[in-house]
Amino acid sequence: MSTLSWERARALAAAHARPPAPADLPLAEVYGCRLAEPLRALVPVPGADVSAMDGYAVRGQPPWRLVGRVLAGGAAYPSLAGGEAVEIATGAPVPEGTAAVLPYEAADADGHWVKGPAESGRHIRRRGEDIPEHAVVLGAGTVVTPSVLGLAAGLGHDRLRVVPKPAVSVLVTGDEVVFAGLPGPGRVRDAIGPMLPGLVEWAGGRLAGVVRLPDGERALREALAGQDADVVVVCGASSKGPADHLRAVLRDAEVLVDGVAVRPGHPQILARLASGAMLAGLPGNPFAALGAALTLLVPLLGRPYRGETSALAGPVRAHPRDTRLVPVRRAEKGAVPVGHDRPGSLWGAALAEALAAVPPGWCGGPVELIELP
Ligand SMILES: Nc1nc2c(c(=O)[nH]1)N[C@H]1C(S)=C(S)[C@@H](COP(=O)(O)OP(=O)(O)OC[C@H]3O[C@@H](n4cnc5c(N)ncnc54)[C@H](O)[C@@H]3O)O[C@H]1N2
Ligand code: MOO
Repeated sequence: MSTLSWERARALAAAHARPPAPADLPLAEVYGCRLAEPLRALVPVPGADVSAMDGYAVRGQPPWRLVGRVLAGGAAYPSLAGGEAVEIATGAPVPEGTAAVLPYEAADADGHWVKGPAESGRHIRRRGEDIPEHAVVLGAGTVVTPSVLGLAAGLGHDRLRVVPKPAVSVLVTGDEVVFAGLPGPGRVRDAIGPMLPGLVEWAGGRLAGVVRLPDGERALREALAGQDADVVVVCGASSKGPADHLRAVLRDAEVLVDGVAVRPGHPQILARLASGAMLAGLPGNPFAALGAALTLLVPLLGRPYRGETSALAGPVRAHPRDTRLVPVRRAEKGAVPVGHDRPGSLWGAALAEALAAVPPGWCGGPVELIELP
């Protein structure tokens, strides 16, 4: 299979984004998902005629005789006769017959009698006045934001029918990779595993787990067979060295991308496994892994690209055949390269706001800026 252009590889990954089937999930698990059906009000808001102020519910003409007290969540006071008042808390149901609520600030009260200017209907929130029962409040496809979660809970929902985020499993390979502390001689600290959870969430996925693997075809094959995620990410093992076993393990898979004309990150792989799950193989060099993740994994998880373009303000060496991903910061005169962009180091990416995608042979003009998580 020949090396694909960076644009083609990215478009192919986007075309293989497969949102999981809709599911009913608890509110605590649906933040960031899309609603699979319209959201309806199971109850009206407010649920009854309630007081909008702390004060006195009154009926008839002042002075009113104080006959009781009603708190939100406490026992309701059944009904008021003309000339009566009850002390009432915000949110408590008003007794039947209440004409108005007189806030404490406007009331002249001595513990037995209440006087003050009560305007008919004032400070009473009527049942269903904010949201009528059965109202459709949001359409299918709405992204579940914190406000949507609060709204849904207020309307009586414990679960929502949503399009779940694709589950992503990460396999980090390499005998030389260590996962804590200082790497000793011949060792390297894992810099990709810690980068992926945030990137996966940002792209629209849900991290299902990170598995650490030694080099070896068998270990990789067994680990892959044990995954039931929608998307599996394999870090390292994507090149052609003696310890790079990913290709051998993908013999039964449909390999869609094997190598992309991009620097860094050219040894990247996209495949559909026999199980139907998608696999993204990222190179072991950390900045190359980030470039590959932005090319294949992010579109695969459904995050659309914004298509922002910018002039480049600073020296950039285009590659004759490959797209070059250059860490940049935005400035008035254009995107300024921040340097420190070797494939083995995330320094430049950590300083940057975006990656400029500099096309092969580029010799001026605006370039696309790829968002960084
Ligand atoms: N003969 C060829 N050799 C290489 C090619 C090539 O085209 N032909 N491409 C080079 C490029 S470019 C890259 S990038 C790497 C990709 O290699 P792999 O994906 O097989 O990864 P490894 O060989 O395991 O590791 C490469 C490099 O990255 C370090 N590494 C690995 N995992 C991690 C990790 N989780 N965190 C931090 N660093 C990691 C590893 O120690 C190596 O230094 O292949 C080139 N070779
Ligand atoms: O392109 Mo490799 O992907 O240089 O590090």
